[in-house]
Amino acid sequence: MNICVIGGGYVGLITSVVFSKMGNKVICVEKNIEKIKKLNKGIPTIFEEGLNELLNKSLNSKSILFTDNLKEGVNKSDVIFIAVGTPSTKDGNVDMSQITNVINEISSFINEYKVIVNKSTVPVGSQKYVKKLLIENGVNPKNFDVVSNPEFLREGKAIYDFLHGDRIVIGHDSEKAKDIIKKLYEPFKIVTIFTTPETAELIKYASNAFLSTKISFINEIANLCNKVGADIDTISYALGLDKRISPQFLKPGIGFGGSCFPKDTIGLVKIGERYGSDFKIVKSAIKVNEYQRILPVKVLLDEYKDIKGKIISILGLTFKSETDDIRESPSLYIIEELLKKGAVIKAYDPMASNEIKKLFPDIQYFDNLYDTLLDSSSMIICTDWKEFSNIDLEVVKKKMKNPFIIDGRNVLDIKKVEKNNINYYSIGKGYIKGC
Ligand SMILES: NC(=O)c1ccc[n+]([C@@H]2O[C@H](COP(=O)([O-])OP(=O)(O)OC[C@H]3O[C@@H](n4cnc5c(N)ncnc54)[C@H](O)[C@@H]3O)[C@@H](O)[C@H]2O)c1
Ligand SMILES: O=c1ccn([C@@H]2O[C@H](COP(=O)(O)OP(=O)(O)O[C@H]3O[C@H](CO)[C@@H](O)[C@H](O)[C@H]3O)[C@@H](O)[C@H]2O)c(=O)[nH]1
Repeated sequence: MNICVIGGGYVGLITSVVFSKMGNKVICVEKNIEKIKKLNKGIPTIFEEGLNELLNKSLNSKSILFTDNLKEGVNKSDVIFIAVGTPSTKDGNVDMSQITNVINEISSFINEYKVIVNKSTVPVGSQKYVKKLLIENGVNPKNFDVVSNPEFLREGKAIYDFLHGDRIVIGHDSEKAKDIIKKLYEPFKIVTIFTTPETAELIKYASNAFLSTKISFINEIANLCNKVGADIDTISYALGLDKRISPQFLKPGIGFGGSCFPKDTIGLVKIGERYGSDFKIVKSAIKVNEYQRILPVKVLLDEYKDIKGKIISILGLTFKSETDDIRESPSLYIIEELLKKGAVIKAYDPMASNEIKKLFPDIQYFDNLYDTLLDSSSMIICTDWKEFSNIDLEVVKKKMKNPFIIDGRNVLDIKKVEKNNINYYSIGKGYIKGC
């Protein structure tokens, strides 16, 4: 099939390379010229397992092209995927401006039948909104159908998830469009749910809000564990053995970040408000997360009372491991709070892009874990990078002044911490008062 993907970010790029791998001809239209240049040269613009190989394979077989030529993309394609950003507005609503711009831009190019697919995460009613906009722009209703096909991939596992997802969701109001999209996804052999556009749109928000709630729930249990001497890992394991609960997303820590959970939880609350539905549980999950992501600062204040001038090492800047994405990363909130309180920050991440330097130009960045720690009184582990779980605590003791470790992702082996007699705070695995 001939496919156009508009937007070459995390979702658009992965959608493009995977559909090309599955034997389709793909034109990915991106407005960022730098991204297009890199991608056409086979240089991945994001860090994602398997992307380099897949991108270059697709380029070599000439089954993929990156361009800013929207007209070419639309004219040469039967199916047009929209994968542009839908960030939050200041008040938490979903900013639909990128979607609106795309529809306005493609309207004059639609002169024969196309299936337009919303892959971006968009509020209930967006399929109808897109249809209305196309008609208002003078597009003949016979020349298009609009389908809702939300994406469930995780960053870091994006290609795997796209190829082996738990389900594919197709919201449609046309049998013709349904048959085309069904044919496109058939080779994936994944359970596919065909439903109304409204249901499809809501499945995406319900899914992200549920997972976020699960994380906030386990974080509240973990915070209690530290107070009563219970062990969160054993609790998560025991909960997860109950098939009705499942073991996934019961890992405690300093809260959820990333480009999706924070914006989609508040997005659902705002969508609910529009229809008179008060999402009390999701609101609480957000509130718990706001507390949890700066919990390390509270712990430091309890320990030192005043942290003005204290040197604090932040380990991990991305919102989770195996990605270079820093969007809504808890570490950003921690750094902001610590700076307000006058702490001196040293930061290290094996992968985070230069983006963070733009946000905090005045803190020190290191390209080596142990150099970062020199003369710090405390380190906060913010990301579950493997490198951090393998840290040599004997070296840590030599580099730091009376080290206090806050393990925001519970990556360290408690036995090793105890053996080294280090002050240590975990999320639900105990508060060890070392030397
Ligand atoms: N990142 C994820 O893990 C993930 C997973 C599932 C769903 N989603 C959803 O998918 C959507 C995209 O997310 P993302 O993370 O890929 O965003 P992103 O910011 O990484 O990428 C969006 C891309 O679209 C491009 N773009 C914007 N307007 C354009 C236009 N008019 N023409 C051409 N290109 C244009 C931007 O330059 C950017 O490269 C969002 O709605 C998001 O909520 C994201
Ligand atoms: O048990 C857990 C699992 C995750 N997290 C945190 O939750 C955040 C999100 O993690 P994850 O879901 O792995 O990352 P994303 O790539 O943001 O993926 C989520 O958001 C995407 C965008 O909507 C969806 O497509 C995916 O299905 C959904 O998992 C990260 O900060 C994690 O550290 C925890 O704290 N505990």
